[in-house]
Amino acid sequence: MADPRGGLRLPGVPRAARRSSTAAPGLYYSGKGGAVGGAAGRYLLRDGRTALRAELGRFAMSSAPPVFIGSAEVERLLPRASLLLPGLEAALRNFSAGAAGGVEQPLRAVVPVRPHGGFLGVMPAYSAADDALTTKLVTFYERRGDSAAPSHRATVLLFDPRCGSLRAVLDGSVITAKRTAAVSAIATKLLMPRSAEVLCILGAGVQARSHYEIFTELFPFTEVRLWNRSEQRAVRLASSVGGAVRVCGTAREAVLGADVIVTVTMATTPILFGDWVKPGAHINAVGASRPDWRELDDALMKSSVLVVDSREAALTESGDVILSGAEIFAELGEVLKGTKPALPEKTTVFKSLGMAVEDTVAAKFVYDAWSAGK
Ligand SMILES: NC(=O)C1=CN([C@@H]2O[C@H](COP(=O)(O)OP(=O)(O)OC[C@H]3O[C@@H](n4cnc5c(N)ncnc54)[C@H](O)[C@@H]3O)[C@@H](O)[C@H]2O)C=CC1
Ligand SMILES: O=C([O-])C1=[NH+]CCC1
Repeated sequence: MADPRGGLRLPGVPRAARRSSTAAPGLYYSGKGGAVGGAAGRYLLRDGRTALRAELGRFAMSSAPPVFIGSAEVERLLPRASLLLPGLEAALRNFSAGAAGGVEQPLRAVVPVRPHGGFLGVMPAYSAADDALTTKLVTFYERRGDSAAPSHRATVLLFDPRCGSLRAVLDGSVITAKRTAAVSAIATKLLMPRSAEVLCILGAGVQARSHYEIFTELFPFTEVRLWNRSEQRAVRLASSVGGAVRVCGTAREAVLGADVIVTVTMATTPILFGDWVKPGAHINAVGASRPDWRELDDALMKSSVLVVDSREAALTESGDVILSGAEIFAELGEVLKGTKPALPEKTTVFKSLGMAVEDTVAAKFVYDAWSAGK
């Protein structure tokens, strides 16, 4: 039910109870703070906080309805991707630590929707360090009936890890955009050349924007170049970001001499070639998440130090890795832990496929901020 204050009106918990992760029946709250009162308020006065907590705790473990946190609210609670950096760094380390790291994350299941050129990905994860349990459902479509429609749509379900009840349904598109860019920024911090001045982004969609935002927030690039298959879209993005961006007519022009390159396209054949890349540059290869899709050519894959988010995923899902036969040097978590060196003086490729635990960290961040009434 729509709430005039902008959230969803659901039978659930008072604000005070939400702060302590508990809930009471028969009350209403808005998507953003909002109403407190009704029976629980009276109950609190009559029987005190301890009794309320015990009662609400029992209810929360059983039947409290989930809260819905939409994209505008996620954006408000997670205004900058950089807020995720500490949580994501820890999660990447824990993932690469194996069983000791406490991350349970099976390979994502991807269901092709062949007649429509689409895919549905199911991405569950539990992080013991965060005590958070989520699954993301993400669709991505090569062909779009309506070309203005987003190619990716996602929803994250967040569960109470103590009993498995569903606590929240969150918009996953903003989460996906921000956590992906934040992970690329982590890789870049470790792998880029010592003095990196020129940033090049190939692609001009959702990920291009989120990467532009965090990269220009964190790193002192003196020049940002942008190329997109359709130049019009690149011009639109460049004029909307509020900083100086040079739109290039060809990918080659954008890449020549760049220190850091981000590939964020829906390409299925290479758009970035080893011949063009400055020795020592760092590349974040974010697109091409199917075993027969490419963004980078064989020459670049084979001549670079290859770091991946997950070895298992890279060897199953990444056309750039599988079809080039390039050897994987490390997982990003291993570089973060220091069990593998970063080698910033070499040409490096970070092949990102996206991991469920990244969504877990981001969804918990958003849910905790919401619960705290921020
Ligand atoms: N590694 C990760 O964690 C994640 C990776 N992705 C991937 O990142 C890429 C970008 O995603 P979004 O920005 O959300 O998509 P988007 O649809 O918003 O933007 C895609 C861009 O690629 C361009 N493009 C489309 N087809 C192309 C082609 N054949 N050759 C060259 N350019 C082409 C479009 O003009 C557009 O500018 C996709 O491949 C997506 O699957 C997305 C989310 C997470
Ligand atoms: O991690 C993710 O959400 C995705 N990776 C590729 C498509 C969506």
